[in-house]
Amino acid sequence: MTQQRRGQGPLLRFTKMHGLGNDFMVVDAISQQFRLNPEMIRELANRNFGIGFDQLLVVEPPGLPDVDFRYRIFNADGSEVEQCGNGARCFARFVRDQRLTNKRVIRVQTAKGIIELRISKDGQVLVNMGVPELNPPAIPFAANSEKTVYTVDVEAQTVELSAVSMGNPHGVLVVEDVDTAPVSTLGPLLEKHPRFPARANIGFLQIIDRGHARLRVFERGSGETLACGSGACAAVVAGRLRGLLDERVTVELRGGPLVIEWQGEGSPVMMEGPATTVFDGQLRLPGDTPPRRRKSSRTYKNRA
Ligand SMILES: N[C@@H](CCC[C@H](N)C(=O)O)C(=O)O
Repeated sequence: MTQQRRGQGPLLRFTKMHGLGNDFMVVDAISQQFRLNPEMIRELANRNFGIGFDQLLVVEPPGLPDVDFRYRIFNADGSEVEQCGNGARCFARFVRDQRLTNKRVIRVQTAKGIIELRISKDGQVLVNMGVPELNPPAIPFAANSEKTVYTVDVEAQTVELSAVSMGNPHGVLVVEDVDTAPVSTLGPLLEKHPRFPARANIGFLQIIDRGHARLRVFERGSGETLACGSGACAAVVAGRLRGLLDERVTVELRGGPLVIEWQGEGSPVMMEGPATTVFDGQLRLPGDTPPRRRKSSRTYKNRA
């Protein structure tokens, strides 16, 4: 990895946050101007040479009426994505703590639509994650017709998985025990499987009883994380469609529990959980020489 020269560019204020150990660098792009490209994001995400995070969250002014903010999400590999459940809760807490709003119900524009965040008095955040998408081309997932369970050939084996979009693509496998599930081997193979043309987050779901489950997620663009909010929503949708779970489920992730509620097809998925601030910081970005343009690299520039 090439390390960028530091100490010449503008100072960037950021906040380090996490939702059940899924950690974020959160940046206010309303009151400061900066440029980040995928290579810089990868460097900042690096846990040894950078700040270290699973996702970068960027808070922008809204581009639509009746919306409070625009929310952009970048994985540790620099790719921009559509949805992040744990990030949405941290986003809500960040805009309140930074006094960017005093509302308790916040409407946020994401790359896949509008989500609503509700901050309760005890600091928990309730997120309306929207209606899950099960139609294969919209996920996107390659299949001739919509099914609850698909068989997928991966190397020498065949696995069964459900495919769900929560704004971002998920594959969900039901396993006996998450502790012994092949997360680190099957996870990366399925993340990049040709049947998921936009790659996917891969969840390994263990059913404890109809109201309790355990989950580990190998995230697209970040690897296994301690928790994945959209993954927990997708897992409950998959578990409900397979007739294994009730409407309200506590999902135990490696970093702690989330409560997920889904009334069934056509209804939005509700997610409730904590959002934690770790520290505020500032760093000097590399000098103002614009990053070398590469064919595949997109430059992030805020619109403020
Ligand atoms: N950690 C997130 C999901 C972040 C995006 C994901 N890796 C993707 O590429 O879709 C969550 O809490 O939902």
